[in-house]
Amino acid sequence: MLTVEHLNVWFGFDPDRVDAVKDASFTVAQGESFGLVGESGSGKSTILRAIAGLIDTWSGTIAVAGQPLAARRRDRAFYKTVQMVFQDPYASLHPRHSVDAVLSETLRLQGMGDIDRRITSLLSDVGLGRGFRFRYPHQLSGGQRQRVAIARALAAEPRLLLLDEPTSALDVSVQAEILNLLSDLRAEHGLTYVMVSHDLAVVGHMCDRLAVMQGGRIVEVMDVQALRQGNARQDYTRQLIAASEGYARA
Ligand SMILES: Nc1ncnc2c1ncn2[C@@H]1O[C@H](COP(=O)(O)OP(=O)(O)OP(=O)(O)O)[C@@H](O)[C@H]1O
Repeated sequence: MLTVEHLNVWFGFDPDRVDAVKDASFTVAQGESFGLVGESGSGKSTILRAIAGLIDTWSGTIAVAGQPLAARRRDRAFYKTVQMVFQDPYASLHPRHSVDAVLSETLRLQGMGDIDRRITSLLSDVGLGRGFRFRYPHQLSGGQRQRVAIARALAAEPRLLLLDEPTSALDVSVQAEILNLLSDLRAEHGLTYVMVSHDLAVVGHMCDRLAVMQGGRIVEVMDVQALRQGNARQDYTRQLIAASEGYARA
């Protein structure tokens, strides 16, 4: 579903150039959930943003469903296949657009008909009743806003969802609800996920395989079984696992 080969992503020009991603390669199979983990600044979000067409300065190959992507911005057909959910639902929803406006605009942009029925079904998919349709972001909790952001991503009926820390801006009490919703949606809609998280427990729960990043490089690709058993090949991954266990115990 997704192939990334020798991906380099940079920002700025010499002498201030930042090489945020260096020679990253991984593949994600149809229906798989793939995690990107690593400490802050390791390049996780930059990989997602490059795939989503939000960054132009990259080299290497990114192919979605067998189609290599050009460096420039993506077309509408691309966003029918690939959608992104951002970390912060407060920032990603326009404060003066109702849920209805957000969803109907997205559906129209995608050339979808039957908008009324689709909005009802999208709201039900993300566990929001019809009563939420005409609410504005300030009338929603953080978790409800993220549900709206997920509904907006699903409106295009994508096959690949790019999830950038989708629960880290939320209260701990609602994080699990949103993660469970995402797991259910993947199963129901046969979606493929690439999910960035700094939280190994979240990736352990949500993903089949993961790539560990350090300083812009992928240092290890492993399956989640190996993560759970602490079976890492690289020292850096072992340190990351030990640090997250220390954190979980604290
Ligand atoms: N728009 C930008 N301009 C310049 N540098 C950037 C930009 N975006 C990211 N960077 C740099 O690229 C590197 C990777 O950042 P990135 O956000 O991908 O890391 P991350 O692993 O997702 O970290 P975090 O978990 O903190 O978001 C960092 O050094 C960051 O400062």
